[in-house]
Amino acid sequence: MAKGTRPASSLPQLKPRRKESRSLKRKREEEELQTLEKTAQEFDASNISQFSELPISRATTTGLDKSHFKILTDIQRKAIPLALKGRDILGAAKTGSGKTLAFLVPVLEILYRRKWTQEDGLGALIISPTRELAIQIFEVLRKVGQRHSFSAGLVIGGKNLQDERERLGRMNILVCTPGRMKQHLEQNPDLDTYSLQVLVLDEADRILDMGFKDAIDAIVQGIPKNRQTLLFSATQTKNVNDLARLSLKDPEYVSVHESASSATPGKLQQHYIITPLPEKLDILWSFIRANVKSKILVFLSSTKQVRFVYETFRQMQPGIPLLHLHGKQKQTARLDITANFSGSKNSCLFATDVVARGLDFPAVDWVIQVDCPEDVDTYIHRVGRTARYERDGRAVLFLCPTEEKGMLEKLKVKKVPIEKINVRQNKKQSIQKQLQGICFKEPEIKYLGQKAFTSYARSVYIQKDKDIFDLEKLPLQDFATSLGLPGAPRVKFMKGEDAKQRKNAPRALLKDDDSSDGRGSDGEEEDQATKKEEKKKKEVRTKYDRMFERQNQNIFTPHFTEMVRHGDGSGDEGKDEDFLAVKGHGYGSDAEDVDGEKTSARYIQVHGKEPLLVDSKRREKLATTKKAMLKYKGKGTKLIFDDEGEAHAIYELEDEEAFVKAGDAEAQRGKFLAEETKRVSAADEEDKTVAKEKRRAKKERQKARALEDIEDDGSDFDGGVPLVPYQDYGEDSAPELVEEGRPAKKQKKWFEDDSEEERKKEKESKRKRKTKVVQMDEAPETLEDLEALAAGLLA
Ligand SMILES: Nc1ncnc2c1ncn2[C@@H]1O[C@H](COP(=O)(O)OP(=O)(O)OP(=O)(O)O)[C@@H](O)[C@H]1O
Repeated sequence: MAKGTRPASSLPQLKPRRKESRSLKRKREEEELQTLEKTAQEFDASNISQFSELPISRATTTGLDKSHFKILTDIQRKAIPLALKGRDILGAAKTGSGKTLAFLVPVLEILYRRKWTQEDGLGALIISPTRELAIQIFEVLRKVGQRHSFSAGLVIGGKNLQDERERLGRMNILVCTPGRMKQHLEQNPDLDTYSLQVLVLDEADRILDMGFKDAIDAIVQGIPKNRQTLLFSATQTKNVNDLARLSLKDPEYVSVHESASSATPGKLQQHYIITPLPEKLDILWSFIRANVKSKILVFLSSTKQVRFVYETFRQMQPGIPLLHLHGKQKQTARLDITANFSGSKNSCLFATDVVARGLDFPAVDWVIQVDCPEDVDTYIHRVGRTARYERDGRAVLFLCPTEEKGMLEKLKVKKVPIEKINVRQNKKQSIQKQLQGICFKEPEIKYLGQKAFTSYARSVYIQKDKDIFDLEKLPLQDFATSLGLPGAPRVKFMKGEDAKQRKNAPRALLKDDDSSDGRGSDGEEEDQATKKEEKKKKEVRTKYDRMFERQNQNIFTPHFTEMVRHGDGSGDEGKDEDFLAVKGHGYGSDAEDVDGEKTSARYIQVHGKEPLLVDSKRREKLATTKKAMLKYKGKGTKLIFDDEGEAHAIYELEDEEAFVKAGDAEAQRGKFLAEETKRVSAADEEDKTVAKEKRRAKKERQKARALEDIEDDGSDFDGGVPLVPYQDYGEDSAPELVEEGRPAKKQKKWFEDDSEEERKKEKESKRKRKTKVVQMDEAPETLEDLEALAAGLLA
């Protein structure tokens, strides 16, 4: 016996031992999960203060620990245990109080306890109103979920739909924006939502308002009713209709700050100043100049205003880095700016409400609201970008004299403590002359100023709360002058506009640029790439198109001119029964080309089609091949056969008398269309159900096969357990597959053929696929990095 070779007699003893250890391990894990479930159900959260005291998996505890989360915040202490018991939750807590973890921890745990694997498909859907917030949630998920092996993806638009589509089928957790998710649900057959376990709405009140209604209704329609639903916001909705739309089951209202004296963070100092509209920019400029060592976030009501203030202030060099962010920027730019502002110590970011909710910029000193927010909820979210998680922060609201009374009353009702301060007049600088100079020198800036003016006027006009927003009382002429404009531009107002609907409207739907100026379209942007492509395609014209479109058709022979005029040029339509007729003689062969030279070109005439120019035998041959002919054959006519075997067209002309009797033609047309639409959507529904069933069956087969494969594997590695069980891997090492301690392999054959080798390789790669844990050494910096992660597993 060769050295090191195991005696054959020992093999039969090994096998049962391996089996035993595998099944024992599985049993132990099963027991652990059951204990976890039981403890969660019976858990009393009243005296806990740390994450480690929660009945959660070691994978989650380690993820939290590695992300330096140890002590629970109030909302986390109250909401997580309830969510772990399987309850639907309406979570309300002040801005910056840690709501993100309050839903992410339950999401990970619910899937963990249900042994969720890639084969199980989509298990959790987290919806956010903006892309930036979705990215932020995804990053937190990536950190705290680093020891789990779920796959997670971002669905936020700004990328080709097809690219996203291919990845979605493989995801267990999706963080998405509503519009894009709706698009995928409608168009992506690979996206299965039938087994979804948890639905999360962050900034729930915003997502449930009218602007996102269609998208949310479509999403909710496509997911199972018996899922768990978690809704979170600093300004939570208790609107019964909204909750009914989501079919919540006996939801638990978890409001940790409801009895608090203020709706805003305790360490936030809030002030307002009264300023005439034309002085706003002077005050803003003076404020920034006086605080160049601070981190300032400035809210304006529209994209155009943000751009105008950013472009002009930049030229005037206030001595602090300036940034600007709005929903019309490219996604990569938005990501860069967000990262830039987050990382800076002192800078000033001009932004629309696209950053008002949820974004966790570290250490913002000041939030300045130059334009009055549309409602108190928006105010609360805007100021909530500072004074986050036990930090200090200050906020200043600029109010025009006409806005003061209405806004202050509303703030008081919602328990927002705010104090009036005055501007030191000796510190105030007027920048009107400088702005005039810039507008005079640079027509683009003047144009932007006009747009900023228009969009501000519109944004006031479309507000519903007329106690606060009254355009008539605003000194618009002076406002225009204060922007450096020679006069107030004329503004067209559209009646019946809903501010919120416009705000959320996908960019593609806001047709003209002007009309999208108001507080608009910062929510989401639809991917316009496809549209552009379609337009481009339409624009592609061949040289024949150009030839036929020439103005001066007389440069062709009279025969040709005649042909163009009569459509097919043959003049003997009907007589000529041939499908293809070569018109070599009479015209073409001696046709004059543009330069007046004789050519040997001829036109071949396909019956009923435009003539083709044929200038060589080869081309003629090509033009008459079977394949080429196919394109002239048309699509054929669909016939249906009756019981007698008679063929009928699908739609046949009705008997005229019966038609007249049936009444008004337009009404009949409407009725017919309605019936057909109903029939087609019923058929569509049926097709979708069948396809879904097929996919579900396929997935189940795949899952069963995967389990069988692992049973057959003959190794101790328990890939059959869907989640990589947590082991103590040391400080920074990722939980790579545990190869060590693996029992001896099957006895080697005397020889191994190629197929044996290949089989092994395949098994190995299968095993790796099943237990893949992607590790990223560095934090993702770009959207591409994030998406690369999304394609893999949480790491
Ligand atoms: N338990 C915790 N320990 C330490 N820091 C925490 C804890 N929970 C959350 N944080 C930190 O507090 C900050 C705010 O958290 P988060 O963004 O979840 O707040 P939020 O309640 O969702 O705010 P908003 O209402 O503005 O969306 C983040 O920087 C987060 O890292």
